[in-house]
Amino acid sequence: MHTPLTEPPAEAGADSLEDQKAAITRLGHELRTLVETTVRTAASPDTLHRVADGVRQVTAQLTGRRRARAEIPEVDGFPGGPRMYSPVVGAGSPLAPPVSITPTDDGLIGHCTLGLAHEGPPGYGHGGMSAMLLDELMGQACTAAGTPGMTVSLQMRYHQPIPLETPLRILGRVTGTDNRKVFVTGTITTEADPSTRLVSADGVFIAPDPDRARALFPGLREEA
Ligand SMILES: CCCCCCCCCCCC(=O)SCCNC(=O)CCNC(=O)[C@H](O)C(C)(C)COP(=O)(O)OP(=O)(O)OC[C@H]1O[C@@H](n2cnc3c(N)ncnc32)[C@H](O)[C@@H]1OP(=O)(O)O
Repeated sequence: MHTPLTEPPAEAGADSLEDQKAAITRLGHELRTLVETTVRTAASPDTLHRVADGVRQVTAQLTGRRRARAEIPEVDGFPGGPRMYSPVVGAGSPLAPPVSITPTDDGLIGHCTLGLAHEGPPGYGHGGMSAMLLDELMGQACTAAGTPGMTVSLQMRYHQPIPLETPLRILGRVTGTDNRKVFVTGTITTEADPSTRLVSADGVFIAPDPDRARALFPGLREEA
């Protein structure tokens, strides 16, 4: 890509952060493949034991410093930046579908496909997964609207089961605010039929006051 001469020099460490994100993303992808393969396999007990031994050896290779409980990873921005290990959007999380998010005129739209690892009823998504997808999209819609908040209420409505292995569309939209309260709606549909709601939700999110936010999130950077 052409780099204009006027572009400021990259910040120190930016390249290594990008390398770190790329490696995290790659490992996340491989782990998700392992998780999905694990829940689908009909391998024999001998094979499962052998694989379990191998996985234990692989896990032991992740040595060195471990992230503390409330530490915000260097590769993340919070609130409003990337969350590499989020169980919903994190490219590095084996738990995440992961959801990719783009802004719309009045909210956010998320895209993902659930696998058998996210199954509830046979062939369909777990209801808790739907709540997690909507909670995240609706929470991020608050942040995108300039009022980051935490969920205090999430009213779910399950209209039809969510098919697995089918591209999904998740919408999150702020409908109003009242002081620190933010009112948000969300829906899940398939990409193929965005007019048929499979799951919908209404939520209330609350922006903690700054002192409370600092107490809850000691790793929060001052500029955030
Ligand atoms: C830095 C940003 C990070 C943003 C972080 C973004 C991450 C997104 C992640 C996805 C979303 C999540 O999973 S979030 C994780 C799940 N949620 C949580 O763990 C939240 C747990 N709840 C809490 O910690 C607390 O409730 C807080 C901090 C959110 C708010 O406490 P508070 O600041 O003391 O607020 P409080 O005075 O009680 O209430 C403020 C107003 O809201 C009203 N209110 C309280 N509860 C409700 C309710 N269920 N439904 C309606 N209204 C309610 C009160 O009546 C009051 O109205 P009035 O008297 O003013 O009229």
